[in-house]
Amino acid sequence: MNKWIDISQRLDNNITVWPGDTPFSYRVSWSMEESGSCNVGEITMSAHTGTHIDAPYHFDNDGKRVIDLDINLYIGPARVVHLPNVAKIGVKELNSLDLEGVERLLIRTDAWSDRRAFPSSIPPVEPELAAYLSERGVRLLGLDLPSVDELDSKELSAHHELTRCGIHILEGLVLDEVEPGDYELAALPLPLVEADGSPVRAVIRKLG
Ligand SMILES: Nc1ccccc1C(=O)C[C@H](N)C(=O)O
Ligand SMILES: [Zn+2]
Ligand SMILES: [Zn+2]
Repeated sequence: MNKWIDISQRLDNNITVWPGDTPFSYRVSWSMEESGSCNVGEITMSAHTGTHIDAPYHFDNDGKRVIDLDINLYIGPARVVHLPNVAKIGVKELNSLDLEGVERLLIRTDAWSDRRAFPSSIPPVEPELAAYLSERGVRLLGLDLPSVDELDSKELSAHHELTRCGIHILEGLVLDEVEPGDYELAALPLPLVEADGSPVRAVIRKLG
């Protein structure tokens, strides 16, 4: 049996966050000495830090919250494809690949090369790609980028169009060492009742 590979960003107090968003912090708020029995930690973070999923409520006030999302989306077979040096992620970039029957598609772009800094620009997903992917059966799209839209986008057209086509979003993956191919994926969100997003521990294992 192949080993599970971690494709998540490590959550430490230096992790890069979206400009202006809540910094990540973990601290022991109740120490062994104070409590008399154990260290008790406190985590403060944005729901969109590191490797995470977006719930539609993130960009639509009437959209689904994390708890409403089907967990079956986030666990199961996944295809990893490599698109290095692309300016955008559209039908043209993907049409040489056979994606028929792929339910979970993970795209390695390598475009966020220095994860210690927030990227200045990223290849955005073209909204037209959403219908193309959904026709082939894709229901989850994961990327090694902090967003599926241009970083300064206010419309978030790719987020909206993916959601309209029934495709869920996984962002901030670490795919630097991952070869294209077929894997099993597990990237389950926490059972956050109200949240617009959730950190995930994303792992993959080569099939076969
Ligand atoms: N944290 C933010 C703060 C302000 C504005 C956008 C974001 C985002 O996170 C957007 C990104 N597309 C995301 O879903 O992670
Ligand atoms: Zn997000
Ligand atoms: Zn997003």
